[in-house]
Parts: sequence; C-alpha cells; structure tokens
Amino acid sequence: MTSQLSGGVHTRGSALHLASGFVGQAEAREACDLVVDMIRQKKMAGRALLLASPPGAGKTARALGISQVLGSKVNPR
Ligand SMILES: Nc1ncnc2c1ncn2[C@@H]1O[C@H](COP(=O)(O)OP(=O)(O)OP(=O)(O)O)[C@@H](O)[C@H]1O
Repeated sequence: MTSQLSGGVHTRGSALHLASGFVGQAEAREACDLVVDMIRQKKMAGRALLLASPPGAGKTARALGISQVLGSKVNPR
C-alpha cells in the first residue's frame, strides 16, 4: 500500500503520528492511502468517496491531499 498520506507506518503497523503536515487521525490517513491505491488500480471507477466528520476536522485537506498524490494523470487512456 502507498504511504504518501499516512507517511509510513510504525513497526506496530499504524500510521506515523505526524506526517505530510497532518497530525494524528492515523486511521483516516491510512484510509486515504487505501483510496489512492484503489484509484490507481482502477477499482473506484464510477464511485464516489464520502468524507464525513465534524467541521474543520480535515475533509477538504484530505481531499486535496488525495488529489495531490494522484496528480493529473489518474486515468490516462
Ligand atoms: N489532522 C490534521 N493535522 C493538521 N492539520 C489539520 C488536520 N486536520 C485538519 N487540519 C487543518 O485544519 C484546517 C481545517 O481543515 P479542513 O478545511 O480540511 O476541514 P473540513 O473538514 O473540510 O471543514 P468543513 O467541514 O468546515 O468544511 C485546515 O487548515 C487543515 O489543514
């Protein structure tokens, strides 16, 4: 699995506490990495991603992070 948003993992398998400008929320960052992998493997075609959390918890930041990691050539034909 890519680790560009989770910033790599501890030896115990969880995302680093501080990585890519994010603090905490390890499970959310790991989930975003999983989404990036699925998009790259073309397993999310025609699907949407719903980010749900209280205001200011990082939904926009995560969406921007995902788009930044994927770049502009997500689905070249
Ligand atoms: N885990 C985090 N680590 C560091 N900064 C964070 C984290 N989560 C959110 N932030 C920062 O907090 C601010 C608010 O985040 P963001 O705008 O992404 O939240 P949001 O969930 O989209 O908010 P809203 O629901 O109000 O639209 C941003 O500057 C973002 O970078």
